[in-house]
Formats: sequence, C-alpha cells, structure tokens
Amino acid sequence: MKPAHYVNGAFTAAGTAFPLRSPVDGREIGTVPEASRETVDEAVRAARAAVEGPWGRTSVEERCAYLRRIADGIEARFDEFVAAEVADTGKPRDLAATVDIPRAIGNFRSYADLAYGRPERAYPTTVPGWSGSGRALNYTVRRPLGVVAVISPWNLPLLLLTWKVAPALAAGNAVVAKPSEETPSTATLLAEVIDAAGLPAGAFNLVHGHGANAAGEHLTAHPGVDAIAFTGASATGSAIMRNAAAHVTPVSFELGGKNPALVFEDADLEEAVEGTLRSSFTHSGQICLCTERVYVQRPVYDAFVEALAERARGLRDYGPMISAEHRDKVLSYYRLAVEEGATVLAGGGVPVFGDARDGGYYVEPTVVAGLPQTARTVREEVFGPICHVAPFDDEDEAVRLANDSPYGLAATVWTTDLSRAHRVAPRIEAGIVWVNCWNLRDLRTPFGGVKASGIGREGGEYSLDFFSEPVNVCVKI
Ligand SMILES: O=C(O)C(=O)/C=C/C=C/O
Repeated sequence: MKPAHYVNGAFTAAGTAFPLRSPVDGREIGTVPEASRETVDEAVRAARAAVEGPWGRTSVEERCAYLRRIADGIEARFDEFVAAEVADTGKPRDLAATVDIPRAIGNFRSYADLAYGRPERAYPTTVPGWSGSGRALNYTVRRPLGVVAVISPWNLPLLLLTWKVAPALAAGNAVVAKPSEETPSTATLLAEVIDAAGLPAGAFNLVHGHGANAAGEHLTAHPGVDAIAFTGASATGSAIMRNAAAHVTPVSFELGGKNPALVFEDADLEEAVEGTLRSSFTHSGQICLCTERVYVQRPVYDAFVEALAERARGLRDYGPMISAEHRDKVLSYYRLAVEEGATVLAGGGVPVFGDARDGGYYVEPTVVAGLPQTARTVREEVFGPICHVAPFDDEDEAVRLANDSPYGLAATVWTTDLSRAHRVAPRIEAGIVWVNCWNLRDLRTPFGGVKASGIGREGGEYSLDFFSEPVNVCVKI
C-alpha cells in the first residue's frame, strides 16, 4: 500500500514525494506525497460540499451504521493494519495488535453506540404573566460544526486518528485529516476502508505532509475549517492556536505531559514496580500518558528504585524512537540529565544489538535520580524511555511535587490505603489519575489534560459535545 491523499472520494499522490523511513533500521521503505496548499484547499472544499450536501442530510442512524461498517472494514483487514503500523513506527507487533488496531475498531464502535443513544434535554417552561398561556417548551438539538480538521501524531497513529475521526463523523461533520508525516500508512488504509464503506465523497478526506509552513499549517489556517482537533506537542498546539485565532476557530487539544507516579510506602511494591515499568517504558516512552517523574515515599524508596532500575536494565524487546531527529532529542536529554548532576541508575545511552537495528533509532530505557525539581530534565517533556525518581516524606509533599509542573495530563498513584487514594487523586492537577493501574481505558470517560497539557476533553459525550453545537429551541405553546 502506497501512502496517498484521499480527496473528494478519490485517491491521489499529487505533490512532492518525501521519504518514509523504518525506525528499526533507518531504511527507506516508501515515499509520501506532500499535499500542496491547493490540495488542502480542494479537500476543505470537498468537505464543505459534503456537509452541505449528501453527508449533511444523513441521519444519526445512518452515520452510526457507516461507523460500524468502518469498524468491520478495519477488522477485516486487521493484519494489514498491524503490519502497516509496525512498519511505520517500529513498535513491537504485539503492541500494535493488542492496543493500536483494536482500539481503532473500538473507537468507531463506541462512538456509533454513544451517538445513537445520546439523549437531548427538554424543559416545559412556565412564565407567569407572559402573554397567552405563559407556557413554552424549551428543547435542545445539536448541529454539526461543519468542516473539522484533524491533526494526529506518530505515536499511536491509527488509535489517535480514529479517536477524533469517529466522533467527528458521528456528529455529522465532514473531516479533513492530516496524520503525522512519519506515519502515513494506516491513515491511508483507513481511507481505503472508509471509501469501501461508501460514505459520500468529501465526508472524509486525508492529506499527507509536514506541519509548519506545509500541509498541517495550510489546513489549520484555512478559513473554511470550522474546528481543529489536535494531539501532539504543546509547542505545536500553541502554533495551531495562533492560526485558529484569526477565524476564532474552536480547538480541542491533547498535548504534552510530564506525568508523575506517586508510590506510597503502603503500596504493593511489586505491583508498583511492574506498573511503573509499564507506564514509563511502554512504546519506549512515546505515549503522552507515560510516566517521566516517579516520587517514592522514603521508607520504600531504596527498595523500589533498585527494583525498577534492575527491571529497566533487563528490558529487551522494546522499539525504537520514531525518527533520527527524535532519537537525537531524547539522547540530548540523557546528556542533559548528567550535566545537571543526575545519577544514572539504568540505561543512559544507545543499545548495541549487533544486527540491522544498530542502523535504527534505538535508545536505552533509562532511570535517573538526584535532580532537583528545577532541573530541565524534571520539568521538560522528553517523550522517550526515561524517568526521574525522587523521594518524598508525606502526602502533602507528594501532591506538591506532582503538581509542580507546567503540565497536567495523567498521573498514577500506588497505595493500598483507599482513603489515601481518594484523598490524593482529586488533588492532583491532571485530567486523568490512575490508582494502582495505568492506561486502563473506558472510552466514555473524559480524556485530556490541564495547563500546558491541553484544552478540552475527548471521550464519550465530551467528544460529541466538542464536535457539535447545541441549539436551544423555545416554542410558546
Ligand atoms: O488511550 C487513549 O484513549 C489515548 O487517547 C491515548 C493517548 C496517548 C497519547 O499519546
């Protein structure tokens, strides 16, 4: 499958081709067309025609049937999607097969259920003294926003693309999606599945390319776009917001994080070690929800840190960074940590495999300690397999340390004292707090962050609310 744009119901490779490289060994595995400003404009116009035409005339039942057909279409080509996701990202196959692709199917099915079953409110109103009966009926209906731009990242390419496309379509919008230039393949397969599902031309459009001064910016700055949904780095979010300001375009942002883990002395230590190993090193730390700061109550600090470092040193089947540039950025933080005075307890460099992977973008899972809260390594998002560990003494200090960050996306709390869990979790400045678990997901729950970690929430009715406008109708009766 060759990455291609999908505009107004047709596939096209228009635009300058740029190389697609395997993060596993650096080999060129294909080329990707860079969408020009004209191609992006054509996609936005096609989306507008669809939402003002056949797609805008669909009922919620019809749209939910399309979503279910898309889910079935992904499922029918499951192995192709897994192979494409692994090829673009280098992530372990079992991760793509158990998380990325099943969740994409789940995203379409859950939003088909949620959108179909979504009630609206009505209020029988009495207004004493109002002319006539003094009575009215107020009810709410929802209108789609119109043309929605979706900008999705390279870490969970299909999961995060469909996490926005499914609710946007369910709510009746037409979509123009721009996936990361690093991971075009499953997005193109999704366009093939959507094409086969028979959605009206222009309901879903896909353009490939880079961000700044390229396809991404052409799309987010386009006056024909009615809303922007983006997952990615906070700095990019700021740039998109500047573009959106010109037309007061609403934005939904799921941005960066510097997620803390709090390990209390009463935690099940093995569970806390295993859980923090997963939350720090799954997909080599390239998940916005990953842990990069670990705070451990002093009585169990040495035992926990020694166990975590040993397990980190023992990791073997991990994947690479997405690109040479990202690998270099992560390694620059490994060097910075040492320059800032950190002790390296595990990793800190580049693994030597003695095979083709030595041409890829691998870095070692890394655990560092000994830095103050003011260190850049403790404040800035690395987005790689590194966590900093530090001790704390009491609950208030733990919460203060956790909240001492410009970010606020997710957190984990490890404790067997449930009163403590219910005291601490709501005090953490984050959108999601997991207790004695990590990344356990219910798609109906609010998902997103505070501070520099984003604007708004996704998931369940939160996404459907963002992708639609409530209209209150008041009828005098
Ligand atoms: O698990 C999810 O629903 C999700 O959206 C994960 C986002 C990760 C971002 O890097």
